[in-house]
Amino acid sequence: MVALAKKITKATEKLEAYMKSENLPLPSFDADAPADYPPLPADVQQSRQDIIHAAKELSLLAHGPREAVRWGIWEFLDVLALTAVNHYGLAKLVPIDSTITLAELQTKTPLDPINLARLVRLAMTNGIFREPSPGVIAHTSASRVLAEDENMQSWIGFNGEDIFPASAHVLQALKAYPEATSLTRTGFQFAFDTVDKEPMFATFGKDPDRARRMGRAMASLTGGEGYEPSYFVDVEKGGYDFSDLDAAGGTFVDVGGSHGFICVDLAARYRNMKFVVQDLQKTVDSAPKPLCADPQVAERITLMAHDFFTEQPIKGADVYYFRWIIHNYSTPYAVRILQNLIPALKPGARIIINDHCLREPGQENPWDERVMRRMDVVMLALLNAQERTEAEFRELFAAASDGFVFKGVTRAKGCRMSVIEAVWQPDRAAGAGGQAAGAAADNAAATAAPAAVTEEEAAATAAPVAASAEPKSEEAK
Ligand SMILES: C[S@@+](CC[C@H](N)C(=O)[O-])C[C@H]1O[C@@H](n2cnc3c(N)ncnc32)[C@H](O)[C@@H]1O
Repeated sequence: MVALAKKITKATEKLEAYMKSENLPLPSFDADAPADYPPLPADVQQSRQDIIHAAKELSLLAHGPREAVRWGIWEFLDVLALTAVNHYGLAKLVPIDSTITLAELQTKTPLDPINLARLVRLAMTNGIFREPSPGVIAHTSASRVLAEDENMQSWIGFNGEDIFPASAHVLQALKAYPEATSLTRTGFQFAFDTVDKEPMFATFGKDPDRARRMGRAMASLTGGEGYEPSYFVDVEKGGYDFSDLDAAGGTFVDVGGSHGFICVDLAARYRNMKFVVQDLQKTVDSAPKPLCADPQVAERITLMAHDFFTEQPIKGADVYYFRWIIHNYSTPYAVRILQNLIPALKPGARIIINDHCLREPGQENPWDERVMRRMDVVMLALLNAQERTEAEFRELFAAASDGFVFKGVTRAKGCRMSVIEAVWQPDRAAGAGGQAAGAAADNAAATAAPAAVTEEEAAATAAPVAASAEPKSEEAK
């Protein structure tokens, strides 16, 4: 424990020394403290990570195993309190620079005094609000974020009111359908009484407020540390180098690309390449026109409606790119998406997946490991989908067709997302010589048969997703 405490001291001294040397405000619970760290040099960022991890370990040791487990399970009550604070908009009702009594706050909400007080006071144990004198509430730096950051409000709402109930029903779903591949038999459907009726996206498609909340929540997530598009676009940050394709005036297809913000960034950097952004009709219809102000960029990007559960219509492109797509699907669906490319692929075409790629346990820095493992379980709760390891991506491509030659996984430093790449070599596909698609279909029949994707399911998955994607795209503007 002392070793951990020393590690924390050393790392904290380094972090503070850096902040002071740069004249940056020090972290604090005060309402006017900064909500975020600025980008830090790698070694200082490492110190910050060390503090987080060592402090957690020290806390667990100080609790002792039995007490840590006993009370660890109660974290869902913290989620409940935060969800309630967010749901009733309490943070927006507390003045930023002064205080409010609980009695007055109560007059502004439908909550009765007892429930208001107990939920707020539980939230306080996690640094959300403070009570400078009995019955008087003031902001902390965290509650101020809840008051001012709309995407964060959506993030809390989506997590607390959609993912939390879905998670609570995962065991029920697993007991009933242990294979856990169907989009209509997840914890989400058990929570919201839609088992075998519709996938989550269809439910959201019927409820624009809920869809918008999810879209904004995604914007909050992907606007956070480690997910910036620049990690893919900027070669200087370890991004993918498309210089060869640019020189040849190649074509890049962003499948499920929303409103094309990745292509806009790429087209600004590469001035010869052409881009096609594919998404569902509804998303295409809601895209800004033109996609961006620079005509040289906008005129090289075509937005088109395409359902990736049908055959790829852009033949002979150089790259087919999937960002935050494949992790939304269990293997039978993901195999189907890859196979739908095959009739369009020319030899040497690259398939690039931009998703999390799980490393062996303990290989990740502990913060990222926790985020990714949690995300993996979120995918289970909502979609029976999953984050994948390198081996699982390799198997996914192999299940789709032998013609996909797996190239490996790369990841820019500081980024949580990986670039997973395969190249199409039709001569490697079983029954090559114009038979690639057929061979792939046979291959898939063998691998995906146990949990085949029905047309009905695929259709139900597809159409309404656009609604949920729109707000995300709006944020991306
Ligand atoms: C999680 S978002 C990812 C968007 C974008 N690639 C990104 O990186 O932010 C999933 C996207 O897939 C689109 N989508 C869902 N089902 C689809 C389908 N069957 N065909 C085409 N696009 C689909 C959604 O509309 C949405 O834009």
